[in-house]
Amino acid sequence: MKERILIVEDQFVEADYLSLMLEKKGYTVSGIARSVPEAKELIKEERPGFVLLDIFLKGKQTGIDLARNLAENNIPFVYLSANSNEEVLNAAKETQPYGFLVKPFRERDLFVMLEIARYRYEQSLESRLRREKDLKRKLEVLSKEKGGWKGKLLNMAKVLQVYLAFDCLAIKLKVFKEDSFNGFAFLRIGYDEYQAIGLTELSTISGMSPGKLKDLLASSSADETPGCYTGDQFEKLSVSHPIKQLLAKTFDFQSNLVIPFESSDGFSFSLSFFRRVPDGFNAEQLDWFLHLHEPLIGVFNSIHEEDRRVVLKQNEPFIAVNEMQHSTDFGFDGIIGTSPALLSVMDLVAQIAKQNTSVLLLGESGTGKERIADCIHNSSSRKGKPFVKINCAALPATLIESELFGHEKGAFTGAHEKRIGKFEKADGGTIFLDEIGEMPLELQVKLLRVLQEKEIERIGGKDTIKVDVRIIAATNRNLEKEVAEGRFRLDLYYRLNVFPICLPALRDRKEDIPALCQFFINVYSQKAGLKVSGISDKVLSSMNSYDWPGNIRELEHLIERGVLLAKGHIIQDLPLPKIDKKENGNSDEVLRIKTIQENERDHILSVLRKCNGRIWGAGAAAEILNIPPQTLQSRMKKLGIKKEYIR
Ligand SMILES: Nc1ncnc2c1ncn2[C@@H]1O[C@H](COP(=O)(O)OP(=O)(O)OP(=O)(O)O)[C@@H](O)[C@H]1O
Repeated sequence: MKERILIVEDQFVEADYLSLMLEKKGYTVSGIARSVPEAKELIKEERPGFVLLDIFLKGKQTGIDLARNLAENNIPFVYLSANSNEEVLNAAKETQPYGFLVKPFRERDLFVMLEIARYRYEQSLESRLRREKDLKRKLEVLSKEKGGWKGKLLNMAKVLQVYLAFDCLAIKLKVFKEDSFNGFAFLRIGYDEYQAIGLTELSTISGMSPGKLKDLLASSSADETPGCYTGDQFEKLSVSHPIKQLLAKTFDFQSNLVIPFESSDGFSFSLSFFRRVPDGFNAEQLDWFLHLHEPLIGVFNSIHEEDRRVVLKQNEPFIAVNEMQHSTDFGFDGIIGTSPALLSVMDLVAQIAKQNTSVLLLGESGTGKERIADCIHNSSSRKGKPFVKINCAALPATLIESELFGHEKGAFTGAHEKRIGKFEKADGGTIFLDEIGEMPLELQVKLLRVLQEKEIERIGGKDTIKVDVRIIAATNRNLEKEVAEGRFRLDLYYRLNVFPICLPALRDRKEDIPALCQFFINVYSQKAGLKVSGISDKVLSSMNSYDWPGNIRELEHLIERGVLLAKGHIIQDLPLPKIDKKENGNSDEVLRIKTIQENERDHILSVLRKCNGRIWGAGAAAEILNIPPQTLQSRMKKLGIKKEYIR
């Protein structure tokens, strides 16, 4: 059955035309509203299944204001808007619409968009229910587990992390009504690692004496009502809550989600989640957590009363970091870093890996998209089945179709044999479509069909072939811009964008640079049989002020070179590519990075210098570069490297 649709549009002609189009296709139009108050009235009278929402309306309030209300009421909506300025479009995007139609649009665009919006809505509902059931089950298992309260609460934090990303979970407890609350926190320090923050730790980290901290705790009101505090609201809350203010200042927290619980015997506790971003939580998450009342109380009730009393007596740190378990069933091997930006990515991967949903990986070149695609496949039930990668940018447009879907013998000139395409090869497993933004428009339609109908057709073939393939796509392009400029199909974009994961640029997670350096030093020094084991502080600090346009790949190559050229155990010198800061018309900084050839020339020259110009033999340049000596000689000729430059 088709949904009842509410049209919120202030232009009479457009609204009537829309209504006609929808009814012709069998939809029921539940009403037309010209302003936000009118829309709210109509929604109250009869809840629509979908809302088509213009941004600029009659009156002061805009469609974006109404969207927030719709999201809270879980009513899906699609924006209809003429091109607006970027600020408005960004604000609209933040309300997480199920679709966006740019006016003027064709009838066909409207219905495709409605289909996609419905699909996305169903997916999100289904996944919400599935996730809720999943979490309830895990919490129930946890409450039945034997063992002390330490492990139990830590495991609870780990279980919750997958469903609600947080940087810190503060837990407050009291056994009887007349007791005062006692609290501690789990601070996240790695994907699966937490540091327990008790009174002593907080005192050490914040520099405040334990006595003063106790006073602060006593003067802070208990979290008695559930709430979601973001941005300014969090700042206001902190003012009346000195202990939160201290936590915020010490750990840079900027948002807070609070859920208090009380069990019938007077035992009460509250969970207070913190994040380092101002918009870390939303009302939907709060609502979701309130559904988990029972199983969460179950976990706390399963802590023995004796144990509860022990908990409350603690003033000392009661969980030593080295007691923590580091178990994870996720294949994050070789993914280095513990920055909050990377941990958020890992959380999303952990959430989605086990589902069959398509994933869209976004991020600059070299940020690790392919690595993350590997992790998703290896942590899914498709592990052990084929994982087929295809780079859409590396193939000529004429070949991609046959690469993806295969061809029959004689399908075109040169098709001497039947060929199985990548989709068929990936049956039962995962296909990774790298650089999806480069896919030619005409092929995008075919890809959409595979996604919708889960079947392919070989070129020149008559039959359709069913395939069961999970799709992971990646791009370093701004797909929305590609859509706006007509190079990428809107319907395919919405179909792929069901679960986007955005990989942070290295410049936005510089705290991971030391660990990444160490990791690559170990890899390359082992590979080259060298004893390089570290990097000097001076080099690290110059790396910190560099912008890393090539991200982790660039860092990896630099370290490889640094290891080969190191004069001792420590890399003391690592010239970073020169970046000329020039003024352009907009006074933006323009980066000039060395070309690949310039880098290659530098690299070969420095290896040759290290070997005193020796090309042949053990420990000579060709061996270090891992290429045949003849190839090295021809590269030197091509790059204009002469013997006299070497010494
Ligand atoms: N977190 C990480 N820890 C360690 N190595 C990483 C990490 N992320 C990426 N790498 C390494 O950095 C290099 C680049 O990663 P990858 O090829 O996955 O990037 P990409 O985003 O897919 O790049 P492109 O868009 O150019 O295809 C690879 O050698 C990869 O192994």
